[in-house]
Amino acid sequence: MMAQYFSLKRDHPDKLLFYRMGDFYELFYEDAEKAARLLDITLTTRGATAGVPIKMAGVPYHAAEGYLARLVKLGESVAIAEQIGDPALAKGPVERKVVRVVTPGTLTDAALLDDKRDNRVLALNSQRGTLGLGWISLASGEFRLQQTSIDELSSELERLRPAEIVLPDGLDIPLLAQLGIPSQRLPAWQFDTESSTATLTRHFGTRDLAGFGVDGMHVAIGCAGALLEYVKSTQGVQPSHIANLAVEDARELIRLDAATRRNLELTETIRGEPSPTLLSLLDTCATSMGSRLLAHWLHHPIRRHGKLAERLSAVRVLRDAWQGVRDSLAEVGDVERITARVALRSARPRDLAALRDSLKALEATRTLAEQLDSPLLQQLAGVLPRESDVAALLARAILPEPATFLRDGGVINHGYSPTLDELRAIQQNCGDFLLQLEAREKERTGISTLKVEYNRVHGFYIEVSKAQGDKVPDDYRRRQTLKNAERYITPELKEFEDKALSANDRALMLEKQLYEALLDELAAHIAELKLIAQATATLDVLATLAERGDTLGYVEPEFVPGVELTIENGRHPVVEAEVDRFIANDTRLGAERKLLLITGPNMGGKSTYMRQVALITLLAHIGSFVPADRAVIGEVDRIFTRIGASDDLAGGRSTFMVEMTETANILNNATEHSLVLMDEVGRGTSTFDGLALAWAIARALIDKNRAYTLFATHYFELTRLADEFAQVANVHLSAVEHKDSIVFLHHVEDGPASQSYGLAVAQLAGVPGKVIREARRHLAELESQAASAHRQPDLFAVPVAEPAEPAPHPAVDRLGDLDPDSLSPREALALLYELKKMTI
Ligand SMILES: Nc1ncnc2c1ncn2[C@@H]1O[C@H](COP(=O)(O)OP(=O)(O)OP(=O)(O)O)[C@@H](O)[C@H]1O
Repeated sequence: MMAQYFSLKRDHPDKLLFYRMGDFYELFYEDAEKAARLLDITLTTRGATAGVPIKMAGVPYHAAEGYLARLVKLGESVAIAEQIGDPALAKGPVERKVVRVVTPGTLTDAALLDDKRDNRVLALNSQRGTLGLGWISLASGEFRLQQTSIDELSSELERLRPAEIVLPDGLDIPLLAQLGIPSQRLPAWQFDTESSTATLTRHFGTRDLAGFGVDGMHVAIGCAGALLEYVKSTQGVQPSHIANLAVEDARELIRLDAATRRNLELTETIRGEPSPTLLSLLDTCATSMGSRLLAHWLHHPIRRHGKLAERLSAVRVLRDAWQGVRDSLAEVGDVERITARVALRSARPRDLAALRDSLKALEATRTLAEQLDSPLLQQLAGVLPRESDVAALLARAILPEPATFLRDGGVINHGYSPTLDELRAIQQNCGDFLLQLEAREKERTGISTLKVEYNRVHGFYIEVSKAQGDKVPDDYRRRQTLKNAERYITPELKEFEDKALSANDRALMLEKQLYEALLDELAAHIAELKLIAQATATLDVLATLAERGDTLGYVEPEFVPGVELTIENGRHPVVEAEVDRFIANDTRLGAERKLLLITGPNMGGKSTYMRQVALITLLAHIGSFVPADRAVIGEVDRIFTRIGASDDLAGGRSTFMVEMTETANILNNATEHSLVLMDEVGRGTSTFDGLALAWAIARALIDKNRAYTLFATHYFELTRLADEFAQVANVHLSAVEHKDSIVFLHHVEDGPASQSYGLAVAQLAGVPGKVIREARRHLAELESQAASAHRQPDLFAVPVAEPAEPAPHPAVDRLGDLDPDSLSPREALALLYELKKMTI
């Protein structure tokens, strides 16, 4: 047996091997130690090899799902080896085979998946600065690829949030190690474009990939092929529901970089919690398919106004009809994931019952949606089932409430198979027969307490109490002795038992066959079921947006061509839900007014104001109504944020370094259609450095990028930019100082803030009075010195000229100082590293 174990383990060295033995999955050696540690199960030993006891740990097979879920959550992959031979016929150990590999990214079992989140496995590769990506969501059948620049990696990971990453041996991407996403290395040749093309064409049954629009995407095709092979190798069956490969067209979407996705707290707070976020506020979806699609939409705002108009008109119509639509959707299960399990032949009886009930419920949804006057809703209604053949088939085939597991029987409906009905009738008649037998035997023996019963271990028996033992007739054979009773069998009962048990076994076997045949029949409907699932999810999200818009008092945004962003009485959707009274604020940006310099006290609401503008813009671009009285929005291509600095300690970057990296990204990529939020750039370094940088960055945004910019700052000197540039406007968050305290009004007003309230805010925060008094004294001194000296270093007093000659790079200085002859080889190598570092 151990030889068999080793041969299976050899093919899965980096996975835990669940080795089926009777009612348990056993793990051996290091696997056993690891599982014992991770799952807190007992580590024992069994037998020995070469005199050393074999470490072993096991989990009962009926509870395996829970253990698998925990292991996968911890990033482990598990290979499951089942007994496939018949133990009665086997000479040596019964034959076993790895039937499935469970990995974090290829889960499909309902029990192991988060029903509100897509579970994706992502393959990536990088060649000469080109990033290839391919991803599959096995639980839905989505299969996409994309090719872009390696600089987009962190944004793409933040957007796709894969549960597992597959990449070629030898590719070194430090970011992945920091993120801690479980990853799987495959031989690099699997990412080869040619062999991948062959894999893909074989799977899709096409001659080439021409129909998929993937021309020239060599790196991404390599990823897609490698990924498909990997996914297949984990499943043990053909994932026939992966029926299409689509290129994600980034030009259709508003691009959000990784920092923006995090800063705007779309689906996760900055601390990594699920609430309060934009998703947690909006997600009142009736189905988990809807919840997942809504999360997807929030990360994929679309640019095309035409498509947005379709969604918005559907939401508008649904404002009066969401209740009915959502009530009907409440009856609908996770059709998308059930369909995937049908395709992978792992659908459970209750999955099929849920599919049947869902399709039935969707007939009512269709009727409702058909009556709604919106082209998009009409189109969705057209996809929903009218009189579903699949529902009818399932209604005939599956019992109204089937058993959880097929192995227990009680799954196939009455009337579906005459043979099954007959076998069941035999079992049914058992009850009558046993009652008759009991009555007859009582009379024959005169034992009034005699009972005829059944248990799984001993089968049928007649139980007689010890006290009555002397009345037992000769033809009774003892089966089992208990403390106060004896159990017997008679020839008649034995004959009956054989018949009943064989009927039961045959019925179970037949149910299994019928179930498999039913899955075959359903396989023909997978494409149709996937479309139904998508339409249901879309309808659910649209109805949810209508409900949210209605409940939360949102208004329909208007889209216009060109450059404009006008918001009247805008609100921050999430903060609004958290505070007692939210102060709404206006925003006006356009070709003539492109940068708002926002000043005001700490805690005054600057960050909230900036984020609300971004969130309103984003909501409008998913087709949602927005928290404002009016919103007119022009063309937007990207949203950038540089908000709140966080140390990227794991990445070895200081707060200031993170800040400048993000700023560089903005300056290099923002266009006149980009929305840029800049919160206190420059505060991470010395005052003058910071001020100088902030000033130069603001100028570049106005002059070069010409992006829609909200620029919050504490540097009052910057407010003078408005004198220099007509496109700059000053606004401030108002506050009033009352005695020694400060009251924030959170209201945005024109003009710069009249003063800084730093000391008042510090006092509010509980900084000791003595410190505040000292700070006040020192401030007064500084101010009077500045006033008398008349020589306050003023960045704007002198026209800033380009430096005549760029200062030499520090690496050049370092080289100049160096005497090569005095260096040891080791020092020379260290210096080389140092120089390299200086150039990064
Ligand atoms: N418009 C508003 N209406 C009501 N409350 C608000 C509003 N804006 C902000 N607040 C409240 O004020 C708090 C502070 O806001 P915010 O973080 O935006 O201030 P800030 O000016 O960016 O501060 P800092 O400069 O310290 O980062 C928020 O958590 C919120 O509770």
